[in-house]
Amino acid sequence: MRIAFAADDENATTEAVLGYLAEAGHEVTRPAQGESWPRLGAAVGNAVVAGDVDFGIVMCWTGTGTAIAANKVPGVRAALAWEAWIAESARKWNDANVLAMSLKRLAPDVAVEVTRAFLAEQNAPDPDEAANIAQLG
Ligand SMILES: O=C(CO)[C@H](O)[C@H](O)COP(=O)(O)O
Repeated sequence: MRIAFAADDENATTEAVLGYLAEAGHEVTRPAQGESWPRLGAAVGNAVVAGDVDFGIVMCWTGTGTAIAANKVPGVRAALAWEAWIAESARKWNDANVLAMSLKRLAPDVAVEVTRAFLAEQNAPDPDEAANIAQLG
């Protein structure tokens, strides 16, 4: 898959996620690299909505700021996830197109597990949720 990834800091958790994405064969782009968390979130959101990538992944200390920034872009459904079930449910029931994670509070292996769950094909959106998703505008 094509993934837009952004993080406003680097540590073992961001490295683990990037390493997993590379190992899994995903094509990763890093829009607005080095910019502030609001700009990173917006850049990833814009890449998703433009169709330049299939999904976005944003990380900041909390995950919240980049999630808010991404969700300001119309058409973005960014989900802050801290465990695999939250991530897979975000895809199934919310048709989330951006995954947000805390780079400070998720251990590297947990962040990788969350990322794997979010991108897993079997966690594709539930058609029964289409009407609810449409109400998001
Ligand atoms: O978690 C975040 C936003 O939600 C940021 O990563 C945190 O606030 C640090 O940002 P900065 O270094 O720009 O002050």
